[in-house]
Order: sequence, then C-alpha cells, then structure tokens
Amino acid sequence: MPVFEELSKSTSFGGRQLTLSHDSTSTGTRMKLSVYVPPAAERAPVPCVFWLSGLTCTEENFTVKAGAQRMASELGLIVVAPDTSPRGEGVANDDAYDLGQGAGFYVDATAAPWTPHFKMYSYVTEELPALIREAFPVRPGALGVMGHSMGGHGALTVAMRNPELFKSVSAFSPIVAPSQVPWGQKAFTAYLGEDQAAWKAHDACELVRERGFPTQILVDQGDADGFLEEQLQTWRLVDACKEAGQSAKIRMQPGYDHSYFFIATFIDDHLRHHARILG
Ligand SMILES: N[C@@H](CCC(=O)N[C@@H](CSC=O)C(=O)NCC(=O)O)C(=O)O
Repeated sequence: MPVFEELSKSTSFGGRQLTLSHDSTSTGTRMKLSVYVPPAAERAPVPCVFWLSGLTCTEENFTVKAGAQRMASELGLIVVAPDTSPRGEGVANDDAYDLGQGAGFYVDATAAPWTPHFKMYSYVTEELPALIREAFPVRPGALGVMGHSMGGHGALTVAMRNPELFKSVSAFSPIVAPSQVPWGQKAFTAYLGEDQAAWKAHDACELVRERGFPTQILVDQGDADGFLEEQLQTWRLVDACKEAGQSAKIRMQPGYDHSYFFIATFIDDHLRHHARILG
C-alpha cells in the first residue's frame, strides 16, 4: 500500500477498517479516505464499491454511521469512502455549508477561484480507482458506486458517464436534477460557470434521457425528508427513467428523513444490489 499513509486501522467483522491519506495529483492536496477490506479479500480479489458522501461530510460520516461493515464483510465487498472535496489553507472556500470545502459536487471546476483544486470528478473516476486497484485486491471489472444526497448525484452521474468503469450504481436521497434546484444551481454556477449547457453533463435526469445506464439503478428516498420538495425532487428521476425506458427501482420509504439513520436502515439492500451485479 505504498501510496497511502495509514492513519488508523481497526478490525471490524473480521476485516480491516482503514483511514488513509495520500497526495492527490487531481486536487493537488492531501486527500483522506476510508477503506473497508473484508476477510474474503485476504484470499482472492473481490468486488469494490465506492461511497460518495453528501454536503458537509468527510470520509468519516459514512464509515461511523452507516453500519456497512457487517454486510460488506458477509458479501465480501471492499468499500471505499473518499472525502467530499479538497481541503486546506490554500484551498478556496465559502462560509456556506453548501459550497467549497465539504461540497465538491463531484465535478471538475472550470471557474475561478475553484479550478486549481476542485477536481473531484477526475479524482473519483480516474485517480482513486487506479490507486485502489494498485493497493487492494479488487477483482477486475467489478467496481460499483453509491452515495447520498450530493453524493447520490455524484454516484448517478459518474456511473452514467463511465459505464465501462462502474458496473453498478445506487443512491440514497440523491439530488437528481441539480440544474433545476438551488443546491445544484449554486454549486454549478460557482464551479462550472453560467453556461447551463456545461451543467447537463453532470445532471442525472439529463444523463438518463441522453444515455442511461446498462444495469438497474437502485434509489431509496425517505418521504419525510425535509429536502425532498426543494432540493431532491425524486419524481423528476422517476419521470426520466420512464421516458427513457431505464431500468430503475426507485423506492419511496415512508417516515424516513435525510439522515444516516435512514441510510443505516437500507444500506444492506444497497450492498446486496451491488454484490448481485458485480458477481
Ligand atoms: N448542515 C446543513 C445540512 C447538511 C446535511 O444535511 N448534510 C447531509 C448531506 S445533505 C446533501 O448532500 C449529511 O450527510 N450530513 C452529515 C451527517 O453525518 O448527517 C443544514 O444545517 O441544513
């Protein structure tokens, strides 16, 4: 594991829960991530799933709150959770929680002052997959991606743009149409500029209509989620999948909100979805 510095290591369900850091060539900063390595990976290469977190998160939120380790151990899945943006003193930031550090939106920024470091699209689609394959026994061709909220947007969009890399995709409470809602409009204006044509390449509903995804998309959304009406607008994805003939299981879950309590309730279903497709 030469490229990664090991910051912490704990045994969990017979596997290893690691916190790592490395110098990223994409962001030009030190990046942190967490990696769960199941016991099966000590014997043979196994599938791997990336988790992309939401606004304000680091690599830690999912790792300590989702309770994914038990099922990842049982199914034999490596699970990788990167930080949500570059960070540090020389890195642009904003006082608001939904822009800047902790809010990278999984795009490569083309506008000042974000462009030198905010390259989360390249990070999660190029650099990180290569580094993970080098350091861990990932079965070739068996990589999936899932995420929450901003990270649900990230999972859906990076998967649809890179179906040769990501073979399975799922999301919790995703921002399905960032071009149409305040969180997305604010971030895309800042990172990509005013030209909305550039936004379409990072909008899940646009991508479903334009190209779709080869395997079934799984989405869980709580109907008591305070962000549903204004920011998430799940019905737009339902409509886009129907129009495009995209195979999708989009489940409205009664009584659930936007929190990691919701994610922890259904994370096993998502891990099973990825394990089934990745084989
Ligand atoms: N702090 C904000 C809301 C921030 C929030 O809810 N973040 C979510 C993701 S939202 C979409 O990307 C999250 O995952 N938080 C971390 C956690 O551990 O729960 C506000 O005050 O409204």
